[in-house]
Amino acid sequence: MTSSSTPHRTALSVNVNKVALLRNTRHLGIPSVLRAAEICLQAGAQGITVHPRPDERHIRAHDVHDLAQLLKSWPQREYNIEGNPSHNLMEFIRQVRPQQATFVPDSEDQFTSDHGWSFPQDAERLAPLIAECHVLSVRVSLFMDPLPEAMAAARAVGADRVELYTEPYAAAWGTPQQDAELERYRAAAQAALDAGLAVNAGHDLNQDNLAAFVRGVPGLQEVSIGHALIADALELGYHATVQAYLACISEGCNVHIQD
Ligand SMILES: CC(=O)[C@@H](O)[C@H](O)COP(=O)(O)O
Ligand SMILES: NCC(=O)COP(=O)(O)O
Repeated sequence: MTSSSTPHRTALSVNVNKVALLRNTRHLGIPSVLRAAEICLQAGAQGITVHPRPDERHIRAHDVHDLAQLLKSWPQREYNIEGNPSHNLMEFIRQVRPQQATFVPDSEDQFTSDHGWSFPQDAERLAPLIAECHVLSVRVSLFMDPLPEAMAAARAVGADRVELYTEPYAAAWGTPQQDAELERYRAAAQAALDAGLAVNAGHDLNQDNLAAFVRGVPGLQEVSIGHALIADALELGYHATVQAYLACISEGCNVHIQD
């Protein structure tokens, strides 16, 4: 098949939620969220992601501000703060002004993120919040299911990017549905690009399924990875683990250009 695409490097943003989750089980301050972020940045991660949920089960308000301070020493790296803009997210955005805000339609007590925004139902309340982020010079990414037909609406409310919710892809990995599921994400990403959106992705990505996703999804700007990466780091250490994930991205990005 003749294909050509300009190889570009998909950025890795490490989500440190699960470091905070472990830290919160004692009043000792270890493992340090800041130390985890610093080692991941030193290892080459292009950004740090947090999802400060209203119940503070893992990332707490002080973590958000402490990481903002740390990232001032890493001007080329990005800070991505996730959350529901109808809950506590916007106050963090106003105070911290990260490079990116990822809007996620989670309820306050949700076990984990498990779906994207719905259009047209969510459009009216998202548009002014996206506009406010833009006034604050904060890029907005909308957490979305891989639905090509939803991408134009995401762009119409002002989003800069979408983050494709990748749990269904991860769940299909290693099953007969693997290729068909990847095709769903390819089509959704292409529709997002056609609508003028950039494409992020995340949730349950890991060392097994990452390279194929990067290779198969066009124009992937960023993957945010936390749970599996931090689990791997318990065995390999943060530095080696980040480098292993960067290697998976490189493997996926080495697309072959055929004229
Ligand atoms: C939006 C998303 O898929 C994840 O970034 C989210 O942060 C996971 O939240 P938990 O770490 O609380 O499961
Ligand atoms: N947006 C996805 C993210 O930040 C991390 O998700 P996961 O790797 O913890 O599932």
